[in-house]
Amino acid sequence: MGLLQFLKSQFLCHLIMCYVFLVSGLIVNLIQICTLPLWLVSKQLARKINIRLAYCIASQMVAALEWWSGTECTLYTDPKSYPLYGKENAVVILNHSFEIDFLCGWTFCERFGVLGSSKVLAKKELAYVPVIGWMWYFLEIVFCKRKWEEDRTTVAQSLQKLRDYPENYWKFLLYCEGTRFTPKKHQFSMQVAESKGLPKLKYHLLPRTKGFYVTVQNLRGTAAAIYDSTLNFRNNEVPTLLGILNGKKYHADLYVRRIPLESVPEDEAECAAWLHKLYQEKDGFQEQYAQTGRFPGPIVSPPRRPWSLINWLFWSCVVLYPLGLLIAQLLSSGAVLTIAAAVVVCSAVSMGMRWMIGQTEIDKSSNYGIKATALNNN
Ligand SMILES: CC/C=C\C/C=C\C/C=C\C/C=C\C/C=C\C/C=C\CCC(=O)SCCNC(=O)CCNC(=O)[C@H](O)C(C)(C)COP(=O)(O)OP(=O)(O)OC[C@H]1O[C@@H](n2cnc3c(N)ncnc32)[C@H](O)[C@@H]1OP(=O)(O)O
Ligand SMILES: CCCCCCCCCCCCCCCC(=O)OC[C@@H](O)COP(=O)(O)O
Repeated sequence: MGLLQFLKSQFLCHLIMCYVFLVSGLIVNLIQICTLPLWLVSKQLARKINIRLAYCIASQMVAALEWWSGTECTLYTDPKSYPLYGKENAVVILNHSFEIDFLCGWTFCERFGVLGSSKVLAKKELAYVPVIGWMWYFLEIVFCKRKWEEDRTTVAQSLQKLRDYPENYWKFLLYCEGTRFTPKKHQFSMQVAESKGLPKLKYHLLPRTKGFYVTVQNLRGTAAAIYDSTLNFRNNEVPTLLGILNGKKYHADLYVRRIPLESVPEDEAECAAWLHKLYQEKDGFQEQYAQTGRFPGPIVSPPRRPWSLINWLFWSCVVLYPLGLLIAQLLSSGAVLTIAAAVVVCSAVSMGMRWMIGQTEIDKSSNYGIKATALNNN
């Protein structure tokens, strides 16, 4: 292990990175709150400012992936579609099997210049995660409770609001599986597939079709295309956010197919059947990846950009300088009680950050997709 790799694996480095993320994130959240009155005067200006503020937070995690861990991201796609990425609004459909799949999604958004404005249909619980969840509130992220009776109106209303979103084309990410892949959830969801007479999937959970239908219906005329995206990692790696913090390098492969939105049927049942067929195709792509180690189509990889790193260095300077002064003052004062209080604050911060990282861990995944089916079966 080289010196750099050794340093990257040290807890102190992780503590510093988490401190920078947390403190700069809270500063950004505070500035976001200050933009509230602006929404009354100029909604579009408030949105533009919030896009850039969100970039300050999200790009730190992207920098950790691209620059700290050196993870490589390869894109397989049709070269004719490639020039359109980042230049049109699109609904992205992604498999939900990896703890850092959202981060790889963010990385591609960063490379196409739409990170700050990227959107997602997220479970409501994530709205309460400090920094990220609070930032999402100002980005008009669409939240769902995964209870259709409650979501049917709120999701549609939130999507309608996105129709006049200004510049900086957005990508709206939809994990149609609704939850992360686990063998148990897969088993349950395949029982549902069987009961509906649908072919079984090997690498995906059965997609939930209602959110997809409502998204397509509400974004017709605003989003130009569906980006059907299938993600996997080389050498059967199981990537984690802690691995990224430890400086572990992964290699992500993403296969993107651009499908014009008009080709999605308008009728609800046909739209659901279309999505099921799409997932059967995605399953085929994963099978090909398992067999050959690659997705179909040529590789057209966008390079990483320096902005995420520059942003990270900027915020590090902003928040580490006062911390350095404070620590120096504390040590020189020699006040045992104050030093003890600082140690307690540090421990609380690291526990808080560990909880946030825990949100990405599949081991701590919700029961969604197990409970509902179990109840249906009773
Ligand atoms: C060029 C660039 C390309 C690519 C870049 C890639 C990506 C980047 C883009 C953007 C990045 C932006 C942000 C990313 C950052 C962070 C994101 C991180 C995480 C957030 C993600 C989440 O939170 S995922 C969880 C929330 N999202 C969803 O759930 C979406 C999918 N769900 C739905 O659509 C649902 O329909 C619903 C939520 C709207 C409602 O759910 P509900 O459960 O109430 O109803 P359903 O109708 O879905 O369910 C009932 C029907 O389902 C059947 N059933 C029952 N059990 C199961 C089961 N186990 N599996 C499958 N189906 C089941 C049941 O029988 C019912 O069937 P019906 O026939 O009656 O419909
Ligand atoms: C510089 C880096 C510093 C590290 C900072 C760590 C901050 C952690 C931010 C937490 C972001 C949370 C995003 C989690 C996304 C996610 O993957 O959610 C899961 C849901 O889809 C499905 O949930 P489930 O039903 O439980 O599978």
